[in-house]
Amino acid sequence: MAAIEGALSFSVASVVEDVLQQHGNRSRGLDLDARRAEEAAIRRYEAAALLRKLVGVVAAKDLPAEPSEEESRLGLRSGIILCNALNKIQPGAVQKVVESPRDSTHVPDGAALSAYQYFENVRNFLVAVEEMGMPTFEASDLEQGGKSSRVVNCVLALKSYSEWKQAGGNGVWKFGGNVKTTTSGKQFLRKNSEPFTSSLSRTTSLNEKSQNGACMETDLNRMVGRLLIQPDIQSILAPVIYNHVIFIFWQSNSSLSMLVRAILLDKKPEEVPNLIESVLSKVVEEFEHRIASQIELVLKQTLSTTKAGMQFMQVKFHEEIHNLGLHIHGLAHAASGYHRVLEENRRLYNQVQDLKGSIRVYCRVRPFLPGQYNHLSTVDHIEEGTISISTPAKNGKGRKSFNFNKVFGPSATQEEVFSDTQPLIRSVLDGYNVCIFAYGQTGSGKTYTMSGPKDLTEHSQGVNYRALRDLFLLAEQRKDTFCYDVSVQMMEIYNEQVRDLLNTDGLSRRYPFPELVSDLL
Ligand SMILES: Nc1ncnc2c1ncn2[C@@H]1O[C@H](COP(=O)(O)OP(=O)(O)OP(=O)(O)O)[C@@H](O)[C@H]1O
Repeated sequence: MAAIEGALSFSVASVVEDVLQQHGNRSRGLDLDARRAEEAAIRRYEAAALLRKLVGVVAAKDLPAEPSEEESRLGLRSGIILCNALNKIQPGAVQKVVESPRDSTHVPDGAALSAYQYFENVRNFLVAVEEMGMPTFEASDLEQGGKSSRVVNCVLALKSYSEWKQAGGNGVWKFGGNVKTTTSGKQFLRKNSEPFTSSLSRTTSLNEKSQNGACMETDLNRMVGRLLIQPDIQSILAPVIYNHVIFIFWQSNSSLSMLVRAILLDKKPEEVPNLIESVLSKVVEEFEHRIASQIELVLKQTLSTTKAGMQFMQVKFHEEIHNLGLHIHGLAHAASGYHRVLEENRRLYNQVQDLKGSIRVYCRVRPFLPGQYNHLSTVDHIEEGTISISTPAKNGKGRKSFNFNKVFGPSATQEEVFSDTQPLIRSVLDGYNVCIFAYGQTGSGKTYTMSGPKDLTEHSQGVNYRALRDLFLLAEQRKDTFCYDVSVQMMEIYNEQVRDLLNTDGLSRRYPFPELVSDLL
């Protein structure tokens, strides 16, 4: 919002004034410059005369009767003459005037007072004249390079006011030549603008009418009205002209008024419409140019703000990425620690398996089958790792004991038998080679132990099924860390014949393993 307001930081008045100034400079040249300098000098002398008259020649010793621009500036710079003159016209208008010390040595640049004191006087003077409705100027106009014409304008307005007061003060005084009469209806004419009025009187009826503000305004309206007949200009200028230009030309801006007069000075009446059309089109052009510049400025500001915002976000983004990197690094470190612990654990686990014995032999005693009623068994006694077998001997009954890693009796379940083999399945996935096989005479229960009975249930599944199930379960648990390939072969060696039990040609099959294995996979 502030940026948009900034885009319109110039006024229509300033644009018009600048264009008129340029126009004036272009169209007139040196003759006009000289004439204007002459007119400015006359006005300056007039202002000096008033001030000298009001404060007295002694007090106005710093201000010559016909001062140059520089002498005028130096004489008025301390604000003392201005304040005292104003107080003469309007007693008490400036409450306190900081006077120059009487014994101080005069310095050409009026430096007997401090810059601050000058400023106090000038500021108090400007506040007072503004309250009185006079045209004011900037304190800087009393510095080198300031607009001395504005100071002269102000003083001449004071003169006008003083004369109006001396004439009885009828109506309401208003700077610019207009007096709103309240009783007598007598119009107040601004005598101090004689240099202009005398110049203007040389030309046309327009100039005569210009003695009266209302007539001047009517003339301008008529001229503008003529311009507005043209559709292009109408659409562009109508709002500007009616809302601003008339107001600026006549009501408030005396410097504009002077510029207009200066430009119209040597023009014939028939030249005026073309001149105004040209000036107004320049105004529009200048206005558009300034708006474009301001918009460009706003865009540049917006761009730079956005750029700064983007840079800020980029820095923030980099910070967050950096923090995330640190976090991930920490996690990776923790994970590597975890993997080290896991590896150590695995190593120890397999070491335990080795210590238990890399070759383990278990013994399982099959129960009596249905139909074996005599229940005569050679097994005499079974302990944890020992089985005692009764053997016939010459001197009566004999006994032989055999040691194994573990002995399973007839009542041992499939689950109990597998529990001692189960840790080795984990070792397979840790990269160890493991071989489990069953050995025994026909009908002793090898197939039952390794696979299970014909009518297979989850409870009666043998070592093969349980081992494969564990293998896939562990592989699934480790899938985020390891990827395993599993392949199966199933061979039979019988009567010195080797047969592939997973061969699906149907001829060499002895057991229904292929289906069971494919189910598992
Ligand atoms: N622990 C057990 N509990 C119940 N029945 C069993 C057990 N062990 C074996 N059997 C049964 O004993 C019979 C013979 O077992 P199995 O076929 O497994 O012997 P095998 O050693 O494989 O014989 P072969 O070498 O001739 O193939 C089967 O009917 C089987 O169901």
